[in-house]
Amino acid sequence: MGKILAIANQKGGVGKTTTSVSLSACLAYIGQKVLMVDIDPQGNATSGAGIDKADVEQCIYDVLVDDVEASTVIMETKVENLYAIPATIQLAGAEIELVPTISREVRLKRALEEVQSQYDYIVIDCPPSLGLLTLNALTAADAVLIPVQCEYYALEGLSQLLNTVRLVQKHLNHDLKIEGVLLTMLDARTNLGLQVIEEVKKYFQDKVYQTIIPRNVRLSEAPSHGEPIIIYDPKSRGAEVYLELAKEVVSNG
Ligand SMILES: Nc1ncnc2c1ncn2[C@@H]1O[C@H](COP(=O)(O)OP(=O)(O)OP(=O)(O)O)[C@@H](O)[C@H]1O
Ligand SMILES: [Mg+2]
Repeated sequence: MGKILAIANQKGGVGKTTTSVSLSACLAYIGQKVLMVDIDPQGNATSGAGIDKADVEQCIYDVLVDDVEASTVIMETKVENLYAIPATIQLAGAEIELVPTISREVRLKRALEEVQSQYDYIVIDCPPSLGLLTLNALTAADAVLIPVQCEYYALEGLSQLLNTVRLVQKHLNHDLKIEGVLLTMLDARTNLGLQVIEEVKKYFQDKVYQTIIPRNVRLSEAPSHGEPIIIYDPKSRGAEVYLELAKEVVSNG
């Protein structure tokens, strides 16, 4: 059974999508079969994986709201072994449309159960909120990976996220684990970045990944070329560190 990882943090711009796309592609690169699921109406992970939204006929919206089978919306990507369920702006309506429906928090879980055995990893890119879409991801997931940006106020909002994780554990998904906290966008030239690392490690201890993602301009360029970093510039520092992270994720089991 594939392991389902939700990449979540309700704070915007902390590196969720960059991590979802880069980690998924690097896991695929080292031989894992990966399904990346975009549940953010912004659809950034979809385009980051090289999928042109104009080519998307059905997306995760149809799965969540209209009970379309997940297997029929899965698309291939440029990366061997990497498949994706895309999101388009249509998904923006789901948060409200799902409210009056039965089992509204378990829709993604049910949909993924049908394809889970065909993949080694399923990586879900969450939107920057703790709404129904993120709840669906946390309910479907075996574990949550929390990207934390190495900047001032890094820990702000994390208690709210951890509280949501606890509520999901209590009511919707007893087995949900915190896979790890990933420090992102480190500028090692500043003391601030190093202070944040200390602070986050003090708080999360051994839950913090050894791999720390530095700021790397190639990582910020890759999405506009529709290529995950491992294809866009495999020799870049960005590709190296996400490859390290992929190996760390696999070795953590
Ligand atoms: N390690 C990095 N080095 C340089 N730029 C980065 C890095 N990680 C992310 N970025 C850039 O920072 C911005 C925010 O990253 P990203 O989109 O991954 O965050 P997010 O948490 O998914 O945002 P949102 O909350 O809007 O979904 C993007 O422009 C991205 O290209
Ligand atoms: Mg994002």
